[in-house]
Amino acid sequence: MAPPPALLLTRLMLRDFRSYPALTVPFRARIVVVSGENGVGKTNLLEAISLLCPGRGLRGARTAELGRRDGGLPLPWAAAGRFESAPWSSFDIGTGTPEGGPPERRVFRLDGALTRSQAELAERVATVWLTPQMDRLFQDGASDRRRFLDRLVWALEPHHAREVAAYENAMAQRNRLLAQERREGRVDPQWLAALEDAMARHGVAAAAARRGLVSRLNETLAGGITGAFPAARLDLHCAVAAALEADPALAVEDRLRAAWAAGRRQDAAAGGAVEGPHRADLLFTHVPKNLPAALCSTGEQKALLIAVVLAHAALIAEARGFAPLLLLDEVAAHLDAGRREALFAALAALPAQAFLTGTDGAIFRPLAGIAEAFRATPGELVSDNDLPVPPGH
Ligand SMILES: Nc1ncnc2c1ncn2[C@@H]1O[C@H](COP(=O)(O)OP(=O)(O)OP(=O)(O)O)[C@@H](O)[C@H]1O
Repeated sequence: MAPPPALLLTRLMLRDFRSYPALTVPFRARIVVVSGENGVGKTNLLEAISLLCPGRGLRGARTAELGRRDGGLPLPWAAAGRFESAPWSSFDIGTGTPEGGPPERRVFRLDGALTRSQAELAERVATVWLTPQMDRLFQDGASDRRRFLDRLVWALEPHHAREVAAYENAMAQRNRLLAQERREGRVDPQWLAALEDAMARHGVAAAAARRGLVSRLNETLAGGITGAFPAARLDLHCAVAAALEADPALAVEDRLRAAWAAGRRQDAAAGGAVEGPHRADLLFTHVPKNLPAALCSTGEQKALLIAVVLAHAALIAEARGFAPLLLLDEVAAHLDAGRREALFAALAALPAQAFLTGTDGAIFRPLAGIAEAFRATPGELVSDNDLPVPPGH
């Protein structure tokens, strides 16, 4: 089967976005390297690209934080990209805060026309990213890994966010009712049962989606997507997901309802539901060493994360019919020369367009002839001749 075409960002325009007063930059290659000192705006650039797709962007920042501050309040900002998903099809996506509108409101334009349909945009553009903030994933608590997993699921199944939110909302209401029952002696048991019913339906749907994605990621990882990277394996630790291996969803929902109904006193004493999909954790294993990621070195952990992100990009490409943009912030710095070479080889082989940043431009030299290079200086991006610009793709 032919690989899916890459989504290509061929031009980016920014106005008053974070550290950029005004920027217009064409991209002519499938691998783009941006180097520069700390604080010159490399991550800001990747963040702007991530915001051209629906969602909160690579830093999860609030819209009002994104406008450039020039000694006062944040200015209205805009980001726009020209994309090609095939040589004959190009389109423009713009986003930002409307002039004179509230600073927390973000709008999207598709080919110049305002659009409210995030689904319409999601059919055309997608990004996956890896940032230094994600390095803490293996040390942080299970809730961060759950959020990481949910973001990956959401990219493939947009309704997943609603299932997780509905589950958490019902659980929070049940927790409040149980606390009230403990204080006052009695609350309406039917109300509790209705909340437990909602928790069971949405919780099982969320656990099933998480389980489905973990198994598809593992298949892709086992298929050798990551070339010379250490093979990674993911394990979802979740009793509900495990129960779904053996029984149909309706039977698992019934058991959960019964368990929560029987466990109200225990949950009230614990301050919340002791069991449920909200306790799920995602564990990463370094397969050649058979070691949990938390015990691996920083560089090994980085390589595991890269492997998972590339596998995720491959799944998105399969589902959507185009390969998403890869935004890789400071990923090469932690890798030794061998793993860096493996990363560059994997990127050269993938159909996706990749944007790589780093403080040391020299580490990207092996990409000469393949990548287009830029140097970031405050508010600007200049072509960097150290890496020869490749001929147009
Ligand atoms: N809303 C804003 N208005 C003006 N400047 C901003 C705003 N938000 C961030 N900045 C500036 O952007 C710069 C940070 O940019 P960025 O995080 O992209 O740096 P970087 O090049 O990735 O650095 P590092 O190598 O340290 O990761 C900082 O100097 C910060 O002051």
